Parts: sequence; structure tokens; C-alpha cells
Amino acid sequence: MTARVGVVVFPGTNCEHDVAEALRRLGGEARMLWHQDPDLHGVEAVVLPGGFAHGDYLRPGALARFSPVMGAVADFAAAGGPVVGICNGFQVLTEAGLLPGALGVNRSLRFVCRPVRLRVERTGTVLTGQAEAGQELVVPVNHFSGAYRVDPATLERLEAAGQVVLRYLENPNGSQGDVAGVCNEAGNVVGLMPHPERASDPLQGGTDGQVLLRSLLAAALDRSASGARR
Ligand SMILES: NC(=O)CC[C@H](N)C(=O)O
Repeated sequence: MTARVGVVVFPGTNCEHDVAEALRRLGGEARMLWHQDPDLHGVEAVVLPGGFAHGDYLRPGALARFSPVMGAVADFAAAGGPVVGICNGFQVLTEAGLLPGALGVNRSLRFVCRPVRLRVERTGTVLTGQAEAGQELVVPVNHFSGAYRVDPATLERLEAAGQVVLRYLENPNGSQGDVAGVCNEAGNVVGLMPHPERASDPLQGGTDGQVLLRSLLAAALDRSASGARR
């Protein structure tokens, strides 16, 4: 069995091929899903990759949330399907209301582009099913609006519910609670600002992203094995 992952492409997305190549190298299948097509074509997992959807006009992800594909993504997520938003994809998922919080402009008012140290705070999600609690990873970030923002009461609730999935050990952007990635209550929708596909080959300087992508492929295979509605 091969895990089939849909990679959503908006006008301005620029990491779709990085994600597809990283998944294929780990044994998965990846197919592009154009944002105007409301059909997910039977995939078992969905990734919203990084980039500058609609040029980040208004706010990153603010226009992409209205694309026809997002209705299908929301239905797929509601049915328990694995959905991961990487960087711009995370911004789209928060704008679409599929994840809590928002991503604001970096505290430095500068674009950050460098590897950062992270810690896995929650295992058992579609992105951390094969990780260890407390595992430290080095994964690159690459964004201008990566500062996770949420009201204090909601942050307290997310922490208590184990919905903070990844935490920065060196905060590159001023994210509240050093939050690098969060999940929904069920753990099948995860968003993160770091780019695991850019740490999935030794030539990239590290492979710490592999455990996250392998977890996603395993979650897709689990969905396939369960025969869940596609
Ligand atoms: N690498 C990305 O996905 C960038 C996300 C978004 N365009 C930002 O700059 O914050």
C-alpha cells in the first residue's frame, strides 16, 4: 500500500514540489490539487504547503481560505482526514478557521530564513505519530508572518488540551508561548511554521523533518486501511 497525499496549490504557492518530492522519497505518492478544483481525488491526506498564496495580499492566507478546494478540505478534516498546513498552509488553515489562532508579523519586522531548534510537545497527531515526546528537532523556518497569536485564555486552553504540538527552543518570530505548531482537538489537523520538507535529505543539512513527514504518511495509510470515506 502506498499513501496518497494531495498537495494543494494556490496561485503563489512555491513549496509544492519540495513537499511532493520529500513525500515521494519517503515512499509516498503525491499529487497536486489545484485550488479551483473542489475535488480531493481520493487522497488519504492533504498538505497545504508554503509560499505566498495570492501574494499574501490582505493577510497571508486571507484570500486562499475562499478557494473552492477549501470546502473539500474542511469536510475532509471534519471526517477525521489528516490535514497538515506548512507555513503559508498554516496561515490558510487559521484564516479558514480549521485551526485556532492567527499568524502575525514577525516581532523583528524582518523575514526570517534559518534552521531553528524545536521540541515535540504532543505526539499522537497526524504529524507526530512517529515522534517521541520531548524530541528535539532542527527544522528551517522561512516567513515574514510567523508569530503565533491567540488570546491568553485560548492559549491556556490549548496548552491544557495538548494542542500545542511543536514549540520553539529558540523563538525566531515572537510567537506567544513559543508556539511553532498547533493541532485541532482531534489531532488530525496540524499547522506548523517550520518546513519539514526542507529537512528531509542530508543534502539539505539535516533530516529532522523526516519523522514528521513519515508520521503523515503513516496517518494516510491508517486512513486507507480503515477504508474511511474519501
Ligand atoms: N515560506 C512561506 O510559506 C512563507 C509564508 C508567508 N508568505 C510569510 O512570509 O509569512
